[in-house]
Amino acid sequence: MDQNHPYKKLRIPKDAPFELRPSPGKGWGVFAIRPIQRGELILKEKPLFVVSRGHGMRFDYEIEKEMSAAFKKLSAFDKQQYFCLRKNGSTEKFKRIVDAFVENDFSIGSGTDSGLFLLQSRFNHSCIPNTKIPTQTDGTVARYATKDISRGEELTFCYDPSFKFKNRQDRHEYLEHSCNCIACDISTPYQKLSDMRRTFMRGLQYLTNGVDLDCRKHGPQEDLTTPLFLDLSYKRKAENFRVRLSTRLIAGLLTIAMLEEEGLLDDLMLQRMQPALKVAGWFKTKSNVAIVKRVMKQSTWAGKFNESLWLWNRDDSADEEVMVGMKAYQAYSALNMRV
Ligand SMILES: C[S@@+](CC[C@H](N)C(=O)[O-])C[C@H]1O[C@@H](n2cnc3c(N)ncnc32)[C@H](O)[C@@H]1O
Repeated sequence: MDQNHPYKKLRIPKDAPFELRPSPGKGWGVFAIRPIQRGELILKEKPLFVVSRGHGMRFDYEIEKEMSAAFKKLSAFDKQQYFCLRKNGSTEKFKRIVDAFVENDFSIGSGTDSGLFLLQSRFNHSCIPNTKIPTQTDGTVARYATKDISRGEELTFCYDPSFKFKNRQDRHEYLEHSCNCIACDISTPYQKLSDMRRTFMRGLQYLTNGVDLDCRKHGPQEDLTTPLFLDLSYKRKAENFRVRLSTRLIAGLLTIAMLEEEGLLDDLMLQRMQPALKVAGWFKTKSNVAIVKRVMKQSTWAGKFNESLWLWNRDDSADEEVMVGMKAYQAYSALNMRV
């Protein structure tokens, strides 16, 4: 019966390392048909058509009009492909063309355009995924393996990058469907540990950036309901950029070590964490520089973090310069965001 499902008619590249089939509890999903190596390109796809979202300034009816016009220009074959789309893999068709678009689009370019991707949108969500889509500038969406994947394993990705620093409850408030990955399955001790790690990492991000994930400072209410700091004096220091270099490096290394422990440290993640590592080159006090050298020589992230604890509570002669620089950078970024 699955052989007659409309998804079986979707055109898949000949050399693709995956197939589409039902994924219990999730509709249909994408599964590896051979071992896939970490870093391997899994699928590079062009959009069927693109609609401009114009910085979110456009009305829905304008987008709908543009979408219908783009759809009409498709070849008969592409229209047929589009009509294969089903509500979460069921046999139920979408009632309106625009609904299928909204459920299966990806933002592309600088984020102001949305493209309809027939295959990329078949991948289900996991909070501990095994694939990722780095930012593309050529209008396509390319997906890479972030882990070694075995034959038969489901290929997943995380629907929201901020999830890595959110606990289960916060993730599930956002998700419109369930998720049963090991970070969400409350029947395992792993889940509790995962929540602890992600909440801790969120606090470390606040300490480093002076703001929460949504770029806002927490008010007194959030300090009570979503406490990220036990000692609010640290929070105030973070918000005023009065955080020592030593604290910044320790926080960065601890975050990377915990991301690794959580199964989220891939090459792209490490690239994103580069600012935290850059800090290592900013120390000026001789004795600190010697410790940092030792830290960076350690072969594991946990080892680097352990060694960095020798820096705990130590001032550095570059502290003041860095604090002023960070404050100016934050003010500059905020100004640019407003423009
Ligand atoms: C873009 S589709 C993904 C492919 C979809 N499963 C299908 O059959 O076409 C997104 C939808 O898949 C389902 N889904 C994705 N990840 C899931 C998960 N981890 N658990 C349960 N449902 C999931 C949800 O219904 C979600 O709205």
